[in-house]
Amino acid sequence: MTFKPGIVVTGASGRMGQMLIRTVSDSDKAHLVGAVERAGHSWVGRDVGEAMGGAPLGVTVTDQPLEAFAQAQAVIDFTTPDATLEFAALAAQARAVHVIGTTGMTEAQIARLEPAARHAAIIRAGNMSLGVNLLVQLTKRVAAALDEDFDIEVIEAHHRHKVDAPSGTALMLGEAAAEGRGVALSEVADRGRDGITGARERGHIGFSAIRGGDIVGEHDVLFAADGERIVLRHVATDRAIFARGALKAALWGQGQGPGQYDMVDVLGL
Ligand SMILES: NC(=O)C1=CN([C@@H]2O[C@H](COP(=O)(O)OP(=O)(O)OC[C@H]3O[C@@H](n4cnc5c(N)ncnc54)[C@H](O)[C@@H]3O)[C@@H](O)[C@H]2O)C=CC1
Ligand SMILES: O=C(O)C1=N[C@H](C(=O)O)C[C@H](O)C1
Repeated sequence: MTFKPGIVVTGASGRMGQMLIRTVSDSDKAHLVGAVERAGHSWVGRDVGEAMGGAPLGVTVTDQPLEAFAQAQAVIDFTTPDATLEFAALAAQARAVHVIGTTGMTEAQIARLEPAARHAAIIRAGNMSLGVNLLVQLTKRVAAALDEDFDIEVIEAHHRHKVDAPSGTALMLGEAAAEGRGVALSEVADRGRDGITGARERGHIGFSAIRGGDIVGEHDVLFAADGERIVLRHVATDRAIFARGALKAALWGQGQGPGQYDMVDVLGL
């Protein structure tokens, strides 16, 4: 019989949490062993399937992450930066693979994952979909092929509830463009233009964010020169693409030693 890793989903009631619960419980390659929510949340103590408005799944939502992680081979975590830092330490203690989809982490917060990654595999990406990770590779190639006559702008659109900007995906695309050009993104990023900004600086990479309605996630990388434009675009219409990628990462992580990985490693791109 093939071994099926046990998976805990954190942020179980969230937009991604619910999608992940469905994806893991429908999978024949893994099984759901835990669902974590923050203390005081109305779902704590309830069966997660029933809380989602469906049939019981035999998993009670808990606010005790370490107890849940101790039963699991992987934790899939799409929550907040503070919660993710707490979960990284606990997943490392439980020697469980930690798949992190949470965005909006600062450089200082990302650096704080390092001690946990000495004990368990951490797989982190601002976007877990195959399409976006392919777009990242294409962006790097196009940026490397074009000179600074082409202005690079990353434009993203998301639903009205999103709390961080630029999106994690936009930052991945910006990093890829900067890498293709052989520059550090921190040196050339233009984030949040407003007022008399002055003319666009040659070689800079701009970011713009749109927020509204129920947009799942749309990303354009624009290369604009005099007389022509190239646009690389990804449009997400269903959060299932992120959940499928996260589950793939949790399964792939079973064969890995401690360390930090991303979806390029998982997908072999
Ligand atoms: N990497 C990727 O492919 C994707 C990443 N995301 C990111 O995932 C994150 C979550 O997105 P959504 O699901 O839309 O947000 P959401 O707000 O719907 O869900 C977050 C959930 O985390 C829970 N939570 C917060 N603190 C917690 C704690 N200490 N313990 C347990 N649960 C806690 C909240 O109660 C909530 O249910 C965001 O950072 C978003 O940008 C979203 C989609 C795809
Ligand atoms: O918050 C979201 O919804 C999404 N967040 C990720 C991001 O910040 O790029 C991925 C996806 O675009 C949806």
